[in-house]
This record gives sequence, C-alpha cells and structure tokens, in this order.
Amino acid sequence: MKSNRWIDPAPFEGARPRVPWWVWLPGWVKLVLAPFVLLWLAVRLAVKVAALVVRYPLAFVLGVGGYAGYRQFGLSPLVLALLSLTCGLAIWYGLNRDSFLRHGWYRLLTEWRRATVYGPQWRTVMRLAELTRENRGREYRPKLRRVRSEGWRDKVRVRMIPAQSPEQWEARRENLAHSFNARSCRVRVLKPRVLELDLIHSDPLSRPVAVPPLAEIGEVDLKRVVVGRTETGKPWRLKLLGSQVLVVGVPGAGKGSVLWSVVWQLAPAIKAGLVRLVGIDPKGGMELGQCPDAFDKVVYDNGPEAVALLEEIASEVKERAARYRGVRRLWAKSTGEPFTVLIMDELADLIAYQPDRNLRERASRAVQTITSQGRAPGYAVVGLVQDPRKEVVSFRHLFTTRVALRLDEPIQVDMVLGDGVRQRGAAAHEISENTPGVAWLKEDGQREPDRARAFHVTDADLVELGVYLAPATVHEFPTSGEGRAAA
Ligand SMILES: Nc1ncnc2c1ncn2[C@@H]1O[C@H](COP(=O)(O)OP(=O)(O)OP(=O)(O)O)[C@@H](O)[C@H]1O
Repeated sequence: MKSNRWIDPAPFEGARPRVPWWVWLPGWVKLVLAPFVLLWLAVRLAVKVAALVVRYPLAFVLGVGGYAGYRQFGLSPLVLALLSLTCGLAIWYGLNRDSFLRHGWYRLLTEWRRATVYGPQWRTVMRLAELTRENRGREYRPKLRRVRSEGWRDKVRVRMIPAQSPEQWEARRENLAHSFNARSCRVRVLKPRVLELDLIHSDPLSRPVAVPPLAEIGEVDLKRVVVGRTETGKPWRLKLLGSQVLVVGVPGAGKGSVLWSVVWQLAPAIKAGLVRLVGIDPKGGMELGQCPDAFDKVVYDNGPEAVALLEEIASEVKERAARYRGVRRLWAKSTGEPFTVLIMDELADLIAYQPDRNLRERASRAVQTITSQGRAPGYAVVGLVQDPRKEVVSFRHLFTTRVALRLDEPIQVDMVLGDGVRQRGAAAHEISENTPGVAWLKEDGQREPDRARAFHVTDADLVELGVYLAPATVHEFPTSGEGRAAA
C-alpha cells in the first residue's frame, strides 16, 4: 500500500565544489587585470628557471653547451670535445684526487641526488612523516633548500614550517634515513627555523688513522691537542688546557688509543719539560706500563700508593692555585712550571671498586679536587672508565670534555654526552665493534657533538715513543789516555 507520508530526503553529503574567488569577478575587471597576471606569471616562471640553473649549474652548462655545440659544429666535434673532457677529468683525478672529488665529482653527485632523490620524493616523504601541517585549507610544508653531497653524506638544508621544533625532526631521524635510502640521519640546527640533515651513506672512519711521525709534530697547543681525525677529515683536537676529559667505552672500544694518542702528541712537550705526565693504572701496568718513560710518576695499582699520589697532586693544585690567585687566571707557558696531565686508566677501580672505604673516599675526594680546581693552575685530568653510571663516577659533571667510545646501551650515551645529544645523532651505542677508537665527542657549551677516530697507536709506535722519551744516557767522556788506548 502506498503511504502519503512525507519522508525527508537524506542530507546531501557531497563536498560543495570550491571555485576560485576570481571566477566571480565581473568580465571587465578580469580584462583589466589580465596583463598584470600574465606579467606576474612570467616573473614566477623566470624565477623558477633561475632557481633551476642555480640548483643544477653543471647539468645546465653541459646540456646547453652540448646542444649549442651540436647545432654549431655537428656531432663529430661534439664527441671529440666529450672525449677530451673525459681525458682532462682523468688527468685531474690523477694529479689531485681531493680537488677532483671536491670541485668536480661531488658537485655532479649533488645535482644527481637532488634530481633523483630529494627533489622528487620531498613532498611525499614530508607528508608521510607527518612533518607537514594543514591550516584553513592551506598546506604548510618544510622547504627543501641547499643540497650538498660529500660522497659519504648528503647535507640537506631545510626551512621548517612555523611552530615546528628541531625535536620533531630528531624524532623522525630513522624515518627520514630510510625514506632517502641513507644509513642514518642526523639533525643539526643552523639558525632559527633552518636545519641541516646529514644523511649518512658510508663511514669515512672505517679505516684506522695512523699516528703522524714524531718528528713532524710541531709546537703543542694544549688547547688543541690533535689526537685523531674527525669524520669530516679535520683533525680531532682535544682541549687539555682549561678542560678535564672523561673517556668512556666498553672493553675493546679503544680507550687505550685515545690515551696513547694524547701522550703521542704531547711527546715533544714532555721531552722539553713543558708537560709532565702522572699516571695511575690499577690494571697492574697492563696499559701505562707499555711506555713508562712517558711518565714523571706512575703507580700500577689502586691502593695506598695511588691514593697518596692523588693527594699529593691535589695539594699541589691547591698550592699553585693559591700562588696564582690575583696574579693570573689561567696557567701559561711563561710561568715556567710544567702543565700536568693526570692519566687514570680505569678510574672506577680507584673511586668505586676499591674495597677499602677509607682509601676509596680519599681517592674520590682528591680526584674531585683536581678536576674541579685544576683547570686554572694547569692540571688536566684524563679519566678512562668503562661504566659511566652515577654510582661509579658520581662527579661526571666536573669533566667538561666527554668522549663516548662504543657503549652498550643508549642510556649510557645520555649519561656520558648529556641529555638530548643522542637524539641529535650521537649514537655511540651503534658504533661498530670493527671500528675501535671511533667516538662521539662533546665539550661543554657545544650543541652539536662530533664524531672522530683516535690515532691507532700500535705496539711498535709505543716502542718508538719509549725510545724517544727515554732519559738520555750520559756516557763518561773517555780520558785522553784511555781514549788513545781505545783508538
Ligand atoms: N684507534 C684505533 N684504530 C684502530 N684500532 C684500534 C684503535 N684503538 C684500538 N684499536 C684496536 O682495538 C683493540 C682494543 O683496543 P684497546 O685495548 O685500546 O681497548 P680498550 O677500550 O682500552 O680495552 P680495555 O678496556 O679492555 O683496556 C686493540 O686490538 C687495538 O689494536
């Protein structure tokens, strides 16, 4: 049976079509505005073409030059020119590989990666990684700025959208690395709203770095002691004057190489009497005993003798500080007093694992005095430890330079380098077992950590160092009679 009752139709659910506002303008207004709009479009096009030329200069020069050459001279001269160019590049590579890579190959690679990876994928990756935002129908998307490829890494500059923070990018490091076919990604802040992503493709520190010949070490700058090489190819400079250094790493991470790299670089200054080394090696001399001649004083246990040495140095620090008070703020060579470096291998054996509580507390007090007050009077501590927990080194904060070699867990990285540094990319827990001596470094006040590898100081190097630093043997000058007899 048919009913007469009125039934409301279902509400219309389709989206109302959005029509651009200018469609509603009267025809004569459109006519008046048309030339201006065309001009504006032409300017935009010109800007886009200019941006393309700036981003892909090599492709532009090669493309336009090749085409013009072909039109002007035909195919054969063009092939000849290409062959000559290839020969020229090969000669350039042979004569100066670094310059060829930096000014030739990496530029080509930059354009290639931009054209094939970052350019085409940027928008999709930003959307899927939830780094874009919608507001009132408009999409805000981070802008891809300069791309620079250095072979092992691509440096990609980004302008963040408003209200975005670097932490949001740090939280998506893994997503970005996988999206752009990289092994890992690090985030650096360049200036407000501008970030640089380091998309890592290979490890430039995979090969050991040999120590420089002793004869080539020039005057030692105690604020910049070269102990290895950073991943960008620059020297790893460790600050000893005005800083205290904590080196942390699991067994086999290469703590020994950091320690011996310091001694190696200081060798000329030690020989000249400008620097004095004092060492404590609770492992019975397994480490420092390899080159005892480098040390003014060295103790091979963690007992009363080691504690007495620490207390002696602590009282020296106080005495020197009292003399400097009001006269100078920081030790300088002109004082005529040697700069003292206290090296403690296995610091934890002295201040945490020593079973005698009295000795442990005395050692801990003395080390704290030296680290907290030694800066100005010219005393530096290089402490090496395997376990960075507070129960082991309760005064980690007194060390202003931290070196994190390979560690077991992410939390240990935070303990050594400080909160937030791991999120920026300092993944010391991911350092490979095959690259001992590789470390993440951070000085107080420096936002971005550095990655570097200490020199590989071999047993043969230590023998050479021992010979170099061994006290000279004084031979009696033969009396004239004996000399003649010998002759
Ligand atoms: N910078 C380096 N380059 C290449 N190889 C290294 C480097 N540092 C250390 N090695 C190698 O790694 C191994 C372990 O190094 P090392 O003894 O220095 O580690 P460690 O952290 O001091 O260990 P432990 O805590 O057991 O003393 C050694 O065989 C050494 O030759």
